[in-house]
Amino acid sequence: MNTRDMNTQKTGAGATLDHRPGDRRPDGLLGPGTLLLVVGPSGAGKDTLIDIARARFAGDGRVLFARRLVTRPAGMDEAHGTLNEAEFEALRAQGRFPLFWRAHGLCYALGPEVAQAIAEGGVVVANGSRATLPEARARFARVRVVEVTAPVAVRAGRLAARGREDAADIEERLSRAPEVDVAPDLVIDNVGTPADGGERLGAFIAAELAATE
Ligand SMILES: Nc1ncnc2c1ncn2[C@@H]1O[C@H](COP(=O)(O)OP(=O)(O)OP(=O)(O)O)[C@@H](O)[C@H]1O
Ligand SMILES: O=P(O)(O)OC[C@H]1O[C@H](OP(=O)(O)O)[C@H](O)[C@@H]1O
Repeated sequence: MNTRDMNTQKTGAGATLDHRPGDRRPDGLLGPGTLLLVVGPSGAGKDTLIDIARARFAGDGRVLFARRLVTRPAGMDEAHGTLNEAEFEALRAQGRFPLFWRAHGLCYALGPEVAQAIAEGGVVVANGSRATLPEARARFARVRVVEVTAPVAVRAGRLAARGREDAADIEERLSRAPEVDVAPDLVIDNVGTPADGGERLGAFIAAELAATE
């Protein structure tokens, strides 16, 4: 299976059971492909920019836009696989997740298809957690970090308009600030149009493809 096929693959909890994480290199790291993590505070616009970049690389089998597994019902504004906490814990204990984290009272994971795409030399783009960057580098051979930012007042307005969380949850999201422990490879101050930010992310992905071919 190439990474384009995996782009459309269903990655709900049941579907992951047939797959094993990709082969590890002698150094124990998942490679040789790139894990490109898009991180930054809630409301900065990570998913928005990822969606724009996804459209640019539609049909490009070298790029997989990871569909996260989250213990949150799938909403209208973000496609992810949904599973409950017991399912999450069972899969985690079986070692099915190449990367997982907890935040906002939720559990998040990347599924085995991510490890497979990396093993095939692909570039995997994923919305990740700032807090999980050290773990990502401990597991993956090549990690690139794109940090998306926006002023807190802008983020507050966006989260309120998005309407996915209530006021208390939004407050928690606005105040959450885990450290980004390395200098990001790219910072996108997402205060222009979504198209502008999406173009910058897309250009970074294209450069990563060129660098790894
Ligand atoms: N450049 C922009 N200009 C105006 N609105 C934007 C821009 N980028 C994103 N938005 C809007 O801001 C809201 C939050 O964006 P998005 O969901 O992409 O953020 P996020 O960083 O993924 O947040 P979270 O971590 O909470 O999922 C969305 O409703 C989106 O439409
Ligand atoms: O604050 P940190 O640890 O960087 O990020 C925590 C997690 O929360 C957000 O996801 P979502 O808004 O719940 O989809 C981020 O995308 C990340 O996965």
